[in-house]
Formats: sequence, C-alpha cells, structure tokens
Amino acid sequence: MLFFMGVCLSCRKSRLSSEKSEQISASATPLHVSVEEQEEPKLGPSFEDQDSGYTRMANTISNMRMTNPIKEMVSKRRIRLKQDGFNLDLTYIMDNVIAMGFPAEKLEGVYRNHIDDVVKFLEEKHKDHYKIYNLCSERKYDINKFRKMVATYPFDDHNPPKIELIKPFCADVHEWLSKDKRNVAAVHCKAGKGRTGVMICCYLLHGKYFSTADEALKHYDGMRTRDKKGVTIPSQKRYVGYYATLIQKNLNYTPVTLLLKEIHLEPLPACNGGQGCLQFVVSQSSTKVHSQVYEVKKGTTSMLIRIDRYVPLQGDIKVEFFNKPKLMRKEKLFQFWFNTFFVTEEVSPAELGTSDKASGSKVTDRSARAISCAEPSRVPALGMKQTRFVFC
Ligand SMILES: CCCCCCCC(=O)OC[C@H](COP(=O)(O)O[C@H]1[C@H](O)[C@@H](OP(=O)(O)O)[C@H](OP(=O)(O)O)[C@@H](OP(=O)(O)O)[C@H]1O)OC(=O)CCCCCCC
Repeated sequence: MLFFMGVCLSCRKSRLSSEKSEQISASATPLHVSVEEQEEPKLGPSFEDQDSGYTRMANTISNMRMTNPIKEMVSKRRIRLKQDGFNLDLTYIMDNVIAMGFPAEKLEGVYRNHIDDVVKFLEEKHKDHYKIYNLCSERKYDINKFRKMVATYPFDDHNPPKIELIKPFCADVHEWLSKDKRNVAAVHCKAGKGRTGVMICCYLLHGKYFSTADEALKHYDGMRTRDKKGVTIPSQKRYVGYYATLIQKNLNYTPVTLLLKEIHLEPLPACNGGQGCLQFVVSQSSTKVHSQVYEVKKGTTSMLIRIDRYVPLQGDIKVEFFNKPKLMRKEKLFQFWFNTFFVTEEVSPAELGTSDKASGSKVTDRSARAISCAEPSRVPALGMKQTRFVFC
C-alpha cells in the first residue's frame, strides 16, 4: 500500500535550488561536542601499570569463550573481528576507519564488546595511533581507559544527527587521520551499525573516497554486515544524501525558514478498521512546535490538514504520526526527519491542483517544492510508507 502525503509550506527565505548564489560562510557549530585528547589520565594507575591488568584480563568474564555465543547473538548480522584471540563486534570499513559496538562495562560487557577487550585490541594493534569517536547521546564510559583519546558527537538512536554535527565530525576524523598514516579512527554508537554508519559514510564522502551517498552506503553496508543492511533507516540515509549534496555542489549549510501551511495525506494508514484519530507532532531542535489530532471517519482515504496559524520551521524537522484510539494509549505509526535547506523537488501542476481543489483556494505560487520520503511503519502490518511533502 502506498501512503501519499503532501505538506504545503510557504514563505521560504531562501531555496537550495539557487545553489551557489546562496552560499553562506560556514557556520557549522559543533553541538555538544567535547574532544579530549593528548592528555595522560590523571586518575588511576599509569598506563604502564595497567598493562599487567590487560594480561590478567584473559581471565575475566569479558574474555571468556563462554560469553562469545551471547555476544554473537546480540551483534546479529554485524561482521565481527575474529583474529589473534579477539572476538569483537568490530569491523574495518577502511584500513584506518573502524566501526564497532559500544565498549561496555560490567554486565553489559558480557553481551557487547567489553571495554577492556577493546582497549587491549587497540593497544595491541594501533598503540598510540587510535582515537575513539563516541556517537551515543545516551551513554558514556571511562575515557581514561582509552588514554582520553575520545571525541563525542552525540545523537539519538534511530535518528539522524543534527546537520551541523556532521561537518565538524568529518573534519575531526580527517585531521586525526592526516596527522600520521598509522592513525585509525574507531567510531561507535551502541550497536555500531546505524548511527556509526551515517557518520562513517559522511566521512567517506568528505574524504572523497566515494562521490555519492549510495556508493558510500553500499560500501559501508557490505563491509559492516553479512546481509548488507548497515544503515537502513531512511531518514539516516537521507542525511548521508544531504551531506553528499553539500559536498557535490560545494554548498555551505545555512538554516532556511519555511512556514507550514498544510499537510496532505493520501491514502491514510488503515488502522482501527479505517477510523479513529490520527495525531501528528512536528518538532524542531527537540522542541515540539506543532501538534494536532484529526478524527478519521470510516471510508476516508485522504486528508487535507490545514494549519490555522502558519508554523515557522527551520533546520532539522522531526515529524511523528501516531494512531490515537479512544480510551487507549497512542501508538507511533512512523516518523521521519528532513532539513528545510534540502527541499528541492519540483511540484507537478497536478499536485498543486489537488491541493488547490481541496482547500478551495487559488494557487498562485508556481515555485513550489517538495520532498519525497519513505519510512517503514513501526506497525509491521502497515509496511513501508511512501510519503511526499509539498511546500509552496
Ligand atoms: C541469551 C541471550 C540471548 C540474547 C539474544 C538477543 C538477540 C537480539 O535481538 O539482540 C539485539 C538486541 C538489540 O540490540 P541493540 O540494543 O544493540 O540495539 C540495536 C541498536 O539500537 C542499533 O542502532 P545503532 O546503535 O547501531 O545506531 C539498531 O540499528 P538501526 O538503528 O540501524 O536499526 C539495531 O536495530 P536492528 O535490529 O539491527 O535494525 C538495534 O538492534 O540486543 C539486546 O536487546 C540486548 C540483549 C541482552 C541479553 C543479555 C543476556 C545476558
């Protein structure tokens, strides 16, 4: 079943289509980026003292062969490194770029990479030449274990990064790798698949290893997983595409403001026998900026939602749709992210005509733009949703 949606916005301050004429000097500001490097640990024993600890680690539960089957189950189809006595959820995407699972401590270290095993691996294979990139917004660990060679570029699981986070990450990796040809960048999130893939693919584009998002993603997917399903969330892929666009067209990202005017849904997701309430929530910078609930009558196949007071949107926008049955908890149907800077698709007269007819108003703006999105529903029976957002 296809799910069609049109979002009509107006009053853009600028458009990507004007490309180079719109280049504005780089204003990418790292969000919550903390980089701590080249400092010796101030707490605990010196690194030399710790070496004896690494030797002893072979006797810890983290390194016991009995935990490997559990680790393998949890890492699912991600390709593990099994070499020289190591068995880690860790993959070389390039000779100097590693994707890996979270370096976990305590009980979590039983079913994920144990942090001591990761330290042991990096010390053995890349001593004095590794730097860790932690992408988790939800957790951290003792960076002293990695000689404080840890940079943090946080974002949430199952989400893309803020667009401003990508360039500083890529520049950081590039600078580190350029310093010494023996240097490696070890990137991780929780599983070391989705978020890690997004950022590594962006780096592969930044470093000119690949020229298109598809090529970078294909390379990553094949290197990191046995089923070639590395980065699978469409919004995450979309953001790799955004970064590719910035590089290909030599653009500097700058926030663009749009006014949300109307949303067109067709056909509606068939939940609760085709009736009930549908809620959509629009957020910007983690702040809810608009939310509305609509009653869906049985037999309704499409819906035009007009926003009474136009809502200004700028930058990274998250839209969530919920099924809101009466007397029951709401259930998220699907979500997607887009960035207002990258809304560039042309809108056909037929689409404008549909919107025009439904609203009863005369369309005068023929410079409308749209964005197409496809997101899988969280409700498996509803399948993949094709969505198209129209801005005018
Ligand atoms: C006997 C045990 C058998 C366990 C079998 C578990 C088999 C199993 O499903 O393991 C996996 C789960 C969840 O695994 P995780 O807790 O690691 O979660 C993954 C993580 O969110 C990934 O995002 P990211 O961090 O890479 O950005 C996500 O990838 P994406 O965002 O691309 O979709 C992946 O989705 P995926 O399904 O791959 O599409 C999730 O599974 O692990 C646990 O729940 C921990 C289990 C703890 C068990 C403790 C045992 C002591």
